[in-house]
Amino acid sequence: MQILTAARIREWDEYTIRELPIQSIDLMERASAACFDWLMENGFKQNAFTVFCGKGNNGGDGLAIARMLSQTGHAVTVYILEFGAKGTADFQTNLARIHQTDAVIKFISTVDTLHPIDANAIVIDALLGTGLNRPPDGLTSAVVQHINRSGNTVIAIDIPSGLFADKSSKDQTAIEATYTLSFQCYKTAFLVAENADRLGAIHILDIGLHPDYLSTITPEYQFIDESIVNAILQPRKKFAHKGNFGHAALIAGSVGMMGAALLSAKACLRSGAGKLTCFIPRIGYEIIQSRVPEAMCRIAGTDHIGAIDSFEGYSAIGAGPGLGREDEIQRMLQSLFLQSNATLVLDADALNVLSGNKALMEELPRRTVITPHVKELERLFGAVSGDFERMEMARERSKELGITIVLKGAYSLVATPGGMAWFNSTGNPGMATGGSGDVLTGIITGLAAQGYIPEQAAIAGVFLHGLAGDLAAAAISEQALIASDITAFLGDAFLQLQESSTGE
Ligand SMILES: NC(=O)C1=CN([C@@H]2O[C@H](COP(=O)(O)OP(=O)(O)OC[C@H]3O[C@@H](n4cnc5c(N)ncnc54)[C@H](O)[C@@H]3O)[C@@H](O)[C@H]2O)[C@@H](O)CC1
Ligand SMILES: Nc1ncnc2c1ncn2[C@@H]1O[C@H](COP(=O)(O)OP(=O)(O)O)[C@@H](O)[C@H]1O
Ligand SMILES: [K+]
Repeated sequence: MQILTAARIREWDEYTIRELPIQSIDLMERASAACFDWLMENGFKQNAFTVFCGKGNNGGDGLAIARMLSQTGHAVTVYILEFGAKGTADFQTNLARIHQTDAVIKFISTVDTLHPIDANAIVIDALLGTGLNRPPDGLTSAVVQHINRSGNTVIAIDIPSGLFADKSSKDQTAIEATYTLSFQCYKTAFLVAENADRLGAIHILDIGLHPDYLSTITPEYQFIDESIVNAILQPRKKFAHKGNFGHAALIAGSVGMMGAALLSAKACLRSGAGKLTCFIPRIGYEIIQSRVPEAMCRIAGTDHIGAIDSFEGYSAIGAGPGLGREDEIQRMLQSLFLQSNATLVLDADALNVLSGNKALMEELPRRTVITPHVKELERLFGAVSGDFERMEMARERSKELGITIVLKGAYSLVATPGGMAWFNSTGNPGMATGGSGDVLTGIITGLAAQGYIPEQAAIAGVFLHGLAGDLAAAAISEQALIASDITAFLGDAFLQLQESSTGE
């Protein structure tokens, strides 16, 4: 599934009209028919509808949908918001066409012409689409608020009116939809927490835009899906031995936080690493030796990690879970950056230590993956005004520092030094529970240890982590899910991936 900007979507639209070829009015008819079919197939067959239209092509879609509804016996009232302008050519064509149906058509030209919405009607929001070029104000804003206050089910066409497709719409008046029926692809606006209350359930409808267009562009954002992860993960060879799958190390745990080390260690092993050594303080020795017998242990420090004499011999080193922030840890990280050639995966306290010593950041090796959540990212790189700026910041810093940044959240974003940004498509709110991040550190470290380059390990890691979380939630509910369940379902996640690649 693609994630495109409003400008790219416009280009795709034009490409389709030129290359298919198809008239733009017929493309609008297809898009509207896809919405009409969705309504008929998803429980709205018996309803009356109130359709709000602007005078752009989004409004044109609204008029075409209203016509299809009226022609199939639905009671339809259409409100057209008067912007003063004539409306696009396709809007006008559809205005002429709807006059031949029984739909009631009314114009809204002042706030006084706003009438109460029939409580039983389903509201179709076709006021503004991806052509929004400024926040709604005046009458437009009043109509949006009027719809939001109605309490009716609202179905937004393409995008809730008032939302920008690819930049922040924070604090702006926008439709609060129950459903969003969007054309062909995701918009970045659908993937950020700040828009969560406006989008409702999102359904992407195929309107048959020309597939060849996609090979002519490099999209700014991509979704991580099964095919992308299957292209990364390699099968294990028949005569393989443990030396083929790398030696991972984890530097984790302190008094009261040995659980974080345990969670990372188990996830690392379950991700396929050949061997694992855990650097832990003495306090955690029995815990790790008895709970993860597959891992080797090296003691460094008493209550928390102290100096480590050698980082030699590891293909990937994960550091951070439950580490603490003592000065010795800062010195240990400094020597890790200077001495090790391994891929580094830094999380939690390793990031907090970095935030407290920005000079250390300059020494970050390029083969590093950092996995901050929203707060950790801001501590590292500074405060931002919202989700879009934060994503931009992750992309910029990734390019500048030459490292892979995993910005964790509902749709984790993997920003790579080459400028690409990947949204993860797996995961669920059940994973918002202590320790989930430690499991992710273990998975990415385990994959990197096997030789996957940092950005591949990060992309495959977030996907597997979310997929295992989804399988766990399906088995035991989101509520009951705890971090160790993600590791418990990693095996099923690998199996599901394998099945999807062999088409079984
Ligand atoms: N791209 C596609 O694949 C297709 C797109 N179609 C529809 O076309 C839409 C885009 O159409 P348009 O580009 O005409 O854009 P819109 O329908 O979003 O309307 C843009 C018009 O509204 C004005 N406007 C922008 N912001 C405003 C504001 N805050 N207050 C008042 N007026 C404002 C603009 O000046 C412009 O005249 C899509 O969202 C979709 O619904 C479909 O018809 C067919 C296929
Ligand atoms: N609502 C959600 N949907 C999908 N994934 C989520 C959600 N909430 C959290 N996660 C995932 O769970 C992990 C939480 O990591 P983190 O915040 O570091 O937790 P902790 O510090 O407790 O280990 C991240 O990988 C994140 O993407
Ligand atoms: K809309």
